[in-house]
Amino acid sequence: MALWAGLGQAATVAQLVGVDAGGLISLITQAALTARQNKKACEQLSRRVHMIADLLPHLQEPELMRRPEFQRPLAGLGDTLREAHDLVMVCQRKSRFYRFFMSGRLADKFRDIQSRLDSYLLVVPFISYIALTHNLNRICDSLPQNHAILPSPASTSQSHPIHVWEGVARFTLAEIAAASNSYAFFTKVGKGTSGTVYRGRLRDGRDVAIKRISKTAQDREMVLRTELAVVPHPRHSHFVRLLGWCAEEDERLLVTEYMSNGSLHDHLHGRKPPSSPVTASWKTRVEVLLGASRAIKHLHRSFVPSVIHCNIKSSNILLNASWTPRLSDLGFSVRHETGEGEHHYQYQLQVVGKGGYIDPEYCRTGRLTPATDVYSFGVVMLEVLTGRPPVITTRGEEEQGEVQTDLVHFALPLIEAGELDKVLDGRPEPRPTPMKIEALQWVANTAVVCLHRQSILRPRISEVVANLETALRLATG
Ligand SMILES: Nc1ncnc2c1ncn2[C@@H]1O[C@H](COP(=O)(O)OP(=O)(O)OP(=O)(O)O)[C@@H](O)[C@H]1O
Repeated sequence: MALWAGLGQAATVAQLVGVDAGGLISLITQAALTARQNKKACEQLSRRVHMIADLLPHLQEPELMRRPEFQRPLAGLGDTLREAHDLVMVCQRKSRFYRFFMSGRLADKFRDIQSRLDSYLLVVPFISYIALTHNLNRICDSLPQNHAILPSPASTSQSHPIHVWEGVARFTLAEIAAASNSYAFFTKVGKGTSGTVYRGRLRDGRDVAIKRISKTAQDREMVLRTELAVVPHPRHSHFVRLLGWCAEEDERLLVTEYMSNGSLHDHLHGRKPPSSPVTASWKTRVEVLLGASRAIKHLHRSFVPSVIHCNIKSSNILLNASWTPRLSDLGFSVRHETGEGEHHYQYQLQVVGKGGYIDPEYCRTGRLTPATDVYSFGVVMLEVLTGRPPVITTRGEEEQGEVQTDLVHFALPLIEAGELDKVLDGRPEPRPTPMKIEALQWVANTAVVCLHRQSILRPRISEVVANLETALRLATG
């Protein structure tokens, strides 16, 4: 029985609970099977004990489990398990005396132990969630800035032919060099994990962004191939259009339309002037969210199998000259394998996304679903509402140095407590009208459900789009 074996090895669980939980749970289950009295109550008890057994292996972080705040809620679990065991053992007896004198007392005892087990059932996932968050923060802290660990398709072989879509041109290295002044420093517009982006001009006069995929980037072939494989419908207005590519010598380059107004990230947290409509207007902010959510919906709903973007963040929501938002960076996206015959690509998954945006359930289970994008988009919604980055850095007490807090942990409890006003960004309008407040409340409520830690309880992206449409109507009114 793998479960019991796993628990047997869990020294930290045994230390925590003060008994050999695995052994005791096993005994309770066996005794419940052979109980002669109160058979039904014994089975119920055994079911609860089983559920606890399923949860305990999640509490195996020795460093965390030594802390009193983790130990306190579990105090007494060992005793409760022992009592549960004694109780089912009593039910092995079958005497008339026992039936006559004990049945009332036993019923009370069953109720008492079951309610105690229920309280542990509530508390164990909560502790495991805190432990997970702690671990995630540690992982994110240890990643280099702007680092994303990426999924890699099984077919990254260079011999695999690249399918080229109509309207996506193959450029020569000479054409790219001419367009970007040979990657002159003054044409550089940004840098990400996978490469550097330059501004260029094609011979026909079109302004373009040229992404030079770094020679040291992990999976550089994959980034190129995925961008070329997942081409959204050219008429879909909420994607940065891919215009071409180049794979010559040891260079791998992507050419996209140039977005002259930078990224949502720039306007919320960075270099853009406060007069930008994204910084200054709630309506524009909601429009940007709506446009981005429609792009995600296109990936989730219009492709078969659907596409998961895997890198939703405010720096991948770009703005063109007329402030229309466009989603970029499809190089890390994956096909959602939903069933037999539906997968066109087989991916070996590693952690995707970036600190502060990563779906905790994905981190824990490794399962990628469209809800992974929904979670990251929930973080973007919080950024838009609060004007704060996904990881907030503050100066702590003297000896503490800098302290980092996840935006989700900072903003979510206040929003859930009905105190949205305490977290709203003060830059757009110091005193929003009641209609605007209502609009922002729609956005905030939508963010809350998108950030549910269980992916199954998050909305689909189409529901997010519908809510943002309502929010925009209110913000416009
Ligand atoms: N088409 C474009 N037009 C204008 N600027 C762009 C364009 N594409 C990217 N940029 C700028 O270049 C920066 C780097 O983009 P890139 O996609 O390489 O990395 P990123 O999305 O910021 O991070 P990562 O690749 O690590 O997820 C962006 O933040 C953006 O400011």
